[in-house]
Amino acid sequence: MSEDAPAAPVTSRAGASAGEDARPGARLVVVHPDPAVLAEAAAARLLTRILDVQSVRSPVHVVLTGGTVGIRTLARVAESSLLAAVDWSGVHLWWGDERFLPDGDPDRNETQARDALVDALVAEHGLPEGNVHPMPGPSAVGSPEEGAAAYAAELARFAAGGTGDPGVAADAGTPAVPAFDVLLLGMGPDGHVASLFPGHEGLTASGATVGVHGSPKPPPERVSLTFDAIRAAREVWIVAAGAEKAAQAAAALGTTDGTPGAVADVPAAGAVGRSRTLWLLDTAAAS
Ligand SMILES: O=C(O)[C@H](O)[C@@H](O)[C@H](O)[C@H](O)COP(=O)(O)O
Repeated sequence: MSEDAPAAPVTSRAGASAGEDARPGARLVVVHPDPAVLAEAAAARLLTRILDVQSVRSPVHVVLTGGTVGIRTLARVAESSLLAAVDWSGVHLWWGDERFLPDGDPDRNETQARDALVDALVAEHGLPEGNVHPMPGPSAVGSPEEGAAAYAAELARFAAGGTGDPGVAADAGTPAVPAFDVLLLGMGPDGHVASLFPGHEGLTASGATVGVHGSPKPPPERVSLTFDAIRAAREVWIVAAGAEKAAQAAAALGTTDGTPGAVADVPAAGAVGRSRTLWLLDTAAAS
């Protein structure tokens, strides 16, 4: 694909190539020339992935991310003519993390995603509002922990057993979550993904979700999926742009998948999908 040039497949497991899709934990890197092309290509890739999945099963579960590239990707999805090819009534949207702020706050990841894409999908493309699963904030619950518990319960309603999903066998210890088809993550300059920050307790939290306090990225209170929930996804896609991300991207990609010590320093090292892990970078982040 010309959009992928200069694609540089990189994997922590010997022998994998960009075309392989079934090697658990294989991490592949695709480099795009700049953040605009990165967002456009990630949007096209996401729509194509949803269409591919819909040809073999339904519903499709997609996890959205906050952050600059993540929201820019959603805005590019909203502009695509492929929008009309998707059966949005069979798509569920989740979030990987949320800033613990009131409903409608412009800094909520939900608000930004709704503005960029989700509201239009509901209004014009048949996405049922009931298929939109935002993480609760202070408008609904009293603390990040309560929000995390409520979201874990919502995830459990759609867990693999409940949706008859035979494609992905749960490991012992996998929390009750859907087998997410695509889980999007941004990455911070410190290597955080979702709201799992270096050295924070949330890195080792069990269960599907965790309440976060003292986030170095404002606001300090958040709700996040845990690594166990992230790693239940079929595909994890990390989207990152900018030279300030390069060191942590290199550090994460230089580790063996999920090495505990590495995850403590570079949480992105632990973000691995069951079937595939894609790192979608711009040239600066890949430098
Ligand atoms: O709530 C958030 O802020 C996020 O979900 C967070 O994990 C984000 O994705 C990264 O910090 C990357 O954000 P940028 O792309 O803006 O650097």
